[in-house]
Amino acid sequence: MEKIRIILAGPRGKMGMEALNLIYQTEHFELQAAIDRKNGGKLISSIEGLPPIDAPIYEDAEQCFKEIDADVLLDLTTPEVGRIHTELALKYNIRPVVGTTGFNEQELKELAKEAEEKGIGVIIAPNFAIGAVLMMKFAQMAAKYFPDVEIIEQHHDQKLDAPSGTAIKTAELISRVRQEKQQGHPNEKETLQGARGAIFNGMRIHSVRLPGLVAHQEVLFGGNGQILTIRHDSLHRSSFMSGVKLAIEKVMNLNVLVYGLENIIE
Ligand SMILES: NC(=O)C1=CN([C@@H]2O[C@H](COP(=O)(O)OP(=O)(O)OC[C@H]3O[C@@H](n4cnc5c(N)ncnc54)[C@H](OP(=O)(O)O)[C@@H]3O)[C@@H](O)[C@H]2O)C=CC1
Ligand SMILES: O=C(O)C1=N[C@H](C(=O)O)C[C@H](O)C1
Repeated sequence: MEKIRIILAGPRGKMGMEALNLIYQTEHFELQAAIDRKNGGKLISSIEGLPPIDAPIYEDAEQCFKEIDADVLLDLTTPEVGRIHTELALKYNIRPVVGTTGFNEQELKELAKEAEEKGIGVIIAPNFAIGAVLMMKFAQMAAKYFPDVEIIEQHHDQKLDAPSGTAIKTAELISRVRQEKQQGHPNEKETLQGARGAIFNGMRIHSVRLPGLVAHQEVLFGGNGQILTIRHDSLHRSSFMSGVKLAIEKVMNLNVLVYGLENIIE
C-alpha cells in the first residue's frame, strides 16, 4: 500500500497525542510535519511524551504547507484555528481531515464550495467513534416514530464548544425525518434563563461539562407511556482512532467535502 503523507495540527492535544500514536503504529501512514503553537523548529521526537518520529514542528501553518509535501492534513485543534488550517490546506492542495468541532453551518457551506471548486477531498467528522455514528443513525431511525426528542451531551470541562459537534450533527440527522413539532407545554416559561437548553429546529440540546467525563450522549425520545433512550459513551480517546484512520484513507479518493463519518462507513 502506498504511504499516506500526513501533517498533524495539534500534536500536544488530547486527541493529537492519540493520533500521533496511531500514525506511528500504522505502516502506511507517515508523519511529514506537525503544526503547533509551541516548539517551532523542534522535532516531534524531541518532545517528552511524544512518539519517536523525526518530523519537524512548524508554528506557521502556511509555511508548513508551502515547504512540506503531504497528502493529508489532520486537524485536531480549536474551532477558529481549524477553520484557518482547513482553508490553507485546500490552498496548497492538501486534503483536510478535520476532527475539530465548532464549525457553523455557514463555514461548512463555504468550505464545501472551496473543496468542490478545487476538486479536493475534505472530511469533517464531528465524531470519529463508530459507536457514536451508530447512535446518531439509530436516533435518526427512532425520530421517524418519536417526534418528541431531547439530546443530552456530556463532556469533560476543558471542551471549548457547546453544544458538541456530535449533538448538532444528531439534531441535523433527526431534522431530516422528524415531523415539525412544538415540544413541551405551549405556555412554558423559563424562570432561570437556559433551563430548557439550546434549541435546534424545535429540539432541545443540553450540555453538561464536568471533570471526569470524556464524551457521552443520550438521545431521549418520549411517547405515550414510554421513553426510548439511545446512549453512547466514549470512555477513552482511543475510541476515535479507527474512525480517524478510515477518514485518512477515504479522503484520498474524494473530490468533495464530506460532513460526517456516516457518509463513508460501509
Ligand atoms: N471528531 C471527533 O471524534 C473528536 C473531536 N474532538 C475535537 O477535536 C478538537 C481537539 O480536541 P482535544 O484534543 O480534546 O483538545 P485539546 O485542547 O487537548 O487540544 C487542542 C490542541 O490544539 C492546540 N492548538 C491551539 N491553537 C493552535 C494553533 N494555532 N496551532 C496548532 N495547534 C494549536 C492546543 O495547544 P495549547 O495546548 O497550547 O492550547 C492543543 O494542544 C476539539 O475541537 C474537539 O472538540 C475531540 C474528540 C473527538
Ligand atoms: O471535545 C471533545 O472531547 C469531543 N468533541 C466532539 C464533539 O464536539 O462532538 C466529539 C466527541 O464528542 C468528543
